[in-house]
Amino acid sequence: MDVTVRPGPVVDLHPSLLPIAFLLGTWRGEGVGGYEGMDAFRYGQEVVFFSTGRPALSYTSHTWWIGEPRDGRSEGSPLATETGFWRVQPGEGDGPPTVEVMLAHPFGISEIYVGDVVGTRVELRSNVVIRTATARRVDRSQRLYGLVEGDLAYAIDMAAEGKPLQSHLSARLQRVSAADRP
Ligand code: HEM
Repeated sequence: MDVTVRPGPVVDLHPSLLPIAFLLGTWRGEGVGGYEGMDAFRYGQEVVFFSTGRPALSYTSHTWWIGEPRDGRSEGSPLATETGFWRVQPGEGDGPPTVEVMLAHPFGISEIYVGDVVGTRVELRSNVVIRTATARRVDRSQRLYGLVEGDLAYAIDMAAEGKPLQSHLSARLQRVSAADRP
């Protein structure tokens, strides 16, 4: 079969995304997780931020178990994935730009965050969660992302299963590719 490969779209970074251009690329590293009543665990993660030329960065995250086997999981067993879009709006007055993040999770939950970007730090404080009747009860989360010595570091707190807002995850990822498309 003959296949004609036509040129793809021109992919420039939309200028509105300049405040979060430091996120672009593929990042890989390790994190630690835990929660009230849960033993701490370690995980590996790959995160990709890429431009489609439209005014939102596309985002994907994959994680996997690392360390001693537990609860049927061993090194490399798949853990959570999430996917979404990050966009930027001008801040009010002299305020910092606003970041809006839409995320979908494969376990019956979608969420939207709104926050600020200050330099190379994104603080996602305001969040709404919607969930199906069968999803675990997650009420609220907040996230902080930032560059630390060239690495992408983040911390995620959540209020779930009736428990107060507390740390669930934190990680430090190294940039493995600067490409703005995977
Ligand atoms: C880096 C991504 C993530 C990893 C590696 C991860 C990993 C884990 C692990 C290993 C557990 C232990 C229980 C189980 O095996 O299911 C867990 C529990 C849980 N996770 Fe995550 N998770 C991630 C992201 C998230 C996100 C984004 C949410 C919410 C939107 C979430 C909500 C929960 C909830 C509600 C529990 C149960 C807590 C409880 O029973 O008290 N997780 N997670």
